[in-house]
Amino acid sequence: MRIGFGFDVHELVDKRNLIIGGVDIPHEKGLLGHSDADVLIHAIMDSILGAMALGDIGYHFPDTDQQYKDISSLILLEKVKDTMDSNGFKIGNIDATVAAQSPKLAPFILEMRKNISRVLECSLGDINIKATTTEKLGFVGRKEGISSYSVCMLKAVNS
Ligand SMILES: Nc1ccn([C@@H]2O[C@H](COP(=O)(O)O)[C@@H](O)[C@H]2O)c(=O)n1
Ligand SMILES: C[C@@]1(CO)OP(=O)(O)OP(=O)(O)OC[C@H]1O
Repeated sequence: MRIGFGFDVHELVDKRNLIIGGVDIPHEKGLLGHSDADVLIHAIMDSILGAMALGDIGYHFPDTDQQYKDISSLILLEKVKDTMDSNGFKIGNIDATVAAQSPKLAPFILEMRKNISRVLECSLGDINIKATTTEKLGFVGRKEGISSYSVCMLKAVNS
């Protein structure tokens, strides 16, 4: 078994869609990034890469590369899944938290879990997503950005 941790932050700005966990969430602002800035999927990918000691998403998908401009982070997650497969690992479980003062994310959590378990080819019960405000404190509390944290366990395929 291998453990990994991931963390990511993106700024909330006008004129961008708010994509979290592959779900397009109705909101007056969205997250800024080179990709679709899906802060949850980014933290999850970093936790998976971390568990394999394979660096981070900035190394694998550089923000200087135009092929990643506005790309869906679910496509990047598919690439991380391919890397897991070729290194002989599968998901044990993932537990992630999104810190957002608004909007309310609870209505979208099941769809996020379905998106992630579909791409990672694991069961819904292997993926847990939580949401929290930061009680109006800090940059998240001021609604300047959204952050995400993820831990994952990977299992060797032939263990
Ligand atoms: N963006 C968010 C933040 C929180 N939730 C849900 O509300 C619960 C209470 O949040 P606190 O920050 O006051 O602990 C939390 O456990 C989530 O279920 C949410 O849906 N969206
Ligand atoms: C995902 C990548 C892909 O180009 O772009 P961003 O959406 O800017 O995300 P970030 O978490 O800042 O870093 C990784 C990037 O390389």
